[in-house]
Amino acid sequence: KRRMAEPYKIKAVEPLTMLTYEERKEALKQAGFNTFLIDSADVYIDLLTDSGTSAMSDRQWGALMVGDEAYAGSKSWKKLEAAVREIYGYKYILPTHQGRGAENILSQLKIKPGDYVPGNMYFTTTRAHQELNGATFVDIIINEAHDSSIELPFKGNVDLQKLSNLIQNVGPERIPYVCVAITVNMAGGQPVSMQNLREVYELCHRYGIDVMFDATRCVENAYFIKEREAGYSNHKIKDILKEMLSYSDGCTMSGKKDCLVNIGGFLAMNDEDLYARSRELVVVYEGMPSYGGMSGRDMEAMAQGIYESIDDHYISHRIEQVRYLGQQLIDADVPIVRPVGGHAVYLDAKQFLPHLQQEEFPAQALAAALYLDSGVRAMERGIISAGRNKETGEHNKPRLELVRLTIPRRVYTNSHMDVVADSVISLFEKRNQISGLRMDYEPPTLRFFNARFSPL
Ligand SMILES: CC1=C(O)/C(=C\N=C(/Cc2ccc(O)c(F)c2)C(=O)O)C(COP(=O)(O)O)=CN1
Repeated sequence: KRRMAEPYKIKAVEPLTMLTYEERKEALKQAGFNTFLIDSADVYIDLLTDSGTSAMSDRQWGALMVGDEAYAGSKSWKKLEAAVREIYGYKYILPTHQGRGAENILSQLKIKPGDYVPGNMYFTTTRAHQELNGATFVDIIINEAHDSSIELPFKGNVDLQKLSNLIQNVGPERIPYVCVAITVNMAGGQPVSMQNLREVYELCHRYGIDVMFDATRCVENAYFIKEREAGYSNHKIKDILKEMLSYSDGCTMSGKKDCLVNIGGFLAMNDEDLYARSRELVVVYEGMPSYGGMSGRDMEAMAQGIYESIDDHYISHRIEQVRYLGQQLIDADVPIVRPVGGHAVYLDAKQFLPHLQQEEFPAQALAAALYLDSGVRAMERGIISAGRNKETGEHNKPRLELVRLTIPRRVYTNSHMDVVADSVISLFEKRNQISGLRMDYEPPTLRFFNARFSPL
């Protein structure tokens, strides 16, 4: 099999800064050992997130010049609406500034206090909006998703028995919708199979319950179906995506991931009444239904990004690059979430640092150690991100204590992946020198963004 290169060449570059070890040590101290608080200028390879960090194409940059900044009825909105209709297949689209803008509106429209919203593993902003509107999130992902070492092709799948039990226990009228994330971020970027999507949709519709996708990384999910599910190997990504989304009544979308833009999102739906009500709410939170918190040029860039995101060469390279990094760590016996996810390689900090208790924040400590070692910035996705139980006030203690190495789209080359792998492997070899952290400042909500730590 011939080796493949990036399906693009570089037209503009952003010079990177390379701090010394001492400078990184000082930067980390100033940031309270929290990678969210490190200045971008002090980061060498930024793997904090794939959200809003992708590179735009020359076609997208060119589209900015024809952005229609009309307050109402923008031509750019018409283009974005047409792109979403064509590629995602939903009838009605409401623009929002980013994913949580859509989550806010959907949750306010669909949830009443005392409701239950089942989903395949939690996500921080998604659960926050559900709880803000009085719902209880119920995890209905398959058990294997909580075990980093189990290799399954579709670890993001919904456990239909858990869903069915919840429907029996609380009744369908207490379930405003089921939220299916495709792929599942907190499980390690794990996909959901087409068969599972179909079965969830059929089960829910037997009880009149809507299915709303979190479609943030749905193109990556389509690639895994093409690669791993019988009968799809010679389907085009565009067709697999359309079939996936046909098993939902709508979706929230953060355009900052698969749509290849730095800002943008939407709420899509097939129900006209929900759309009419969402148009009233969007003016309160996002702006007119014809721009939803985006400028005309942002909408042009997102429309073009949607078409580029389903290019088979693009998505194949994107997934293979993440796998290229993951495979180097697997070959060095570094514990990571298996199989390698769509947008990130997740280090299993519990297995990486077995000498640390979870209350010593292993994932936070490992992310800090990685930055100190090489200037690579990663994100804690463990006990700190999980926050505190709203009833007991105790730390939520997730089984997965992970450090996410998140790969932006079309930004880094495989040489950067090699540098990251070398740094992680070097840390692994001296892992028993990595000490735990204490939390010196704990914000009341979504604490991981601003918490501050110091070494134990
Ligand atoms: C599956 C899903 C997301 O991944 C997602 C965002 N993701 C981010 C940014 C982020 C969000 C919350 C954090 O605790 C976090 F530390 C990082 C990320 O890095 O992964 C949103 C929300 O979309 P918005 O960011 O466009 O509003 C909805 N659904």
